[in-house]
Amino acid sequence: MSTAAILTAAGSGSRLGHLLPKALVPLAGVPLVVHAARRLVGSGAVDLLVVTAPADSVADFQAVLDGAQLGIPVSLVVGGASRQASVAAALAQLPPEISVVLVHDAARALAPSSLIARVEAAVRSGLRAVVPGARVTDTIIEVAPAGGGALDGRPLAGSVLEVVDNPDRDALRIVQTPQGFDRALLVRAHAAGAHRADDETRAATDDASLVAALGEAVHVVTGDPDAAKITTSRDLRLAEIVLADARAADQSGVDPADDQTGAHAVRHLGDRP
Ligand SMILES: Nc1ccn([C@@H]2O[C@H](COP(=O)(O)OP(=O)(O)OP(=O)(O)O)[C@@H](O)[C@H]2O)c(=O)n1
Ligand SMILES: C[C@](O)(CO)[C@H](O)COP(=O)(O)O
Repeated sequence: MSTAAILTAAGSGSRLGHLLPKALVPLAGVPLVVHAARRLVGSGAVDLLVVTAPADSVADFQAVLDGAQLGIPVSLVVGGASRQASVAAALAQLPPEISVVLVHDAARALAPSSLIARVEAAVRSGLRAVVPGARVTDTIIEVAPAGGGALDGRPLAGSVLEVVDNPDRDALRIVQTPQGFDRALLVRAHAAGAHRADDETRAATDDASLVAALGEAVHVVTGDPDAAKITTSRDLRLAEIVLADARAADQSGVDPADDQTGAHAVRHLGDRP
């Protein structure tokens, strides 16, 4: 029984606006894809790594991953038109001995090894689909075009919205990666959703929603604020703080979650409702 991690890294990073594909953008001098790969290996839960890369950057990814000397087998797969298509392409390359699959975003480069191990252990315990969920700290509203799009018979500009629901935030979670699956279930979910994969506007935004669409249960383990997705240049600057904070904690031996001084507040604030 072996575990593979599919590390999605084939996106361009248009919202980050860097010259390099997002996964090759350095954070403290190290490409995001290498940060993510090191934490996957550091979890001790991953036997094989499959990285999706943009078609025109495969050689660059190969060089970066070779240089990282990860210590487990690593293969590269050309990504598809959407994240869903990229994961499907990687799934098709897995060897037969793999029974558990973690799907993780290079864009969540600082997701800690402890989170990765937690998700994998939950799948090994018999839960066939597992996602990390982080608590929501803001009040969330559901909106729709105001007045159904018209007021007193006059059409309203599309940007005029009204609140149609105030969901209970205790029942909400932000879905992170890695997401962990029994391999056969994930393959079945991707096969059923394959018709959506090549159209970015219709493709599933994560793998667990494909499993849920089959009517199968998806379980939730506690997420981690450090697993936040790096989407914009501001996220990248915040990730520098998170990384520096984690390194300081490693050196001091103080778990940031136990720190009463406030020095590590950025790590544990996101854990509270
Ligand atoms: N066709 C795609 C699109 C995205 N991804 C990966 O899926 C993860 C989540 O995607 P996102 O953060 O949205 O990255 P990008 O698509 O690169 O960002 P943008 O939408 O800003 O271009 C990323 O690790 C990205 O590399 C992928 O493997 N294949
Ligand atoms: C998979 C994911 O990271 C879970 O939150 C997210 O859905 C990816 O979304 P994106 O639009 O591809 O960034």
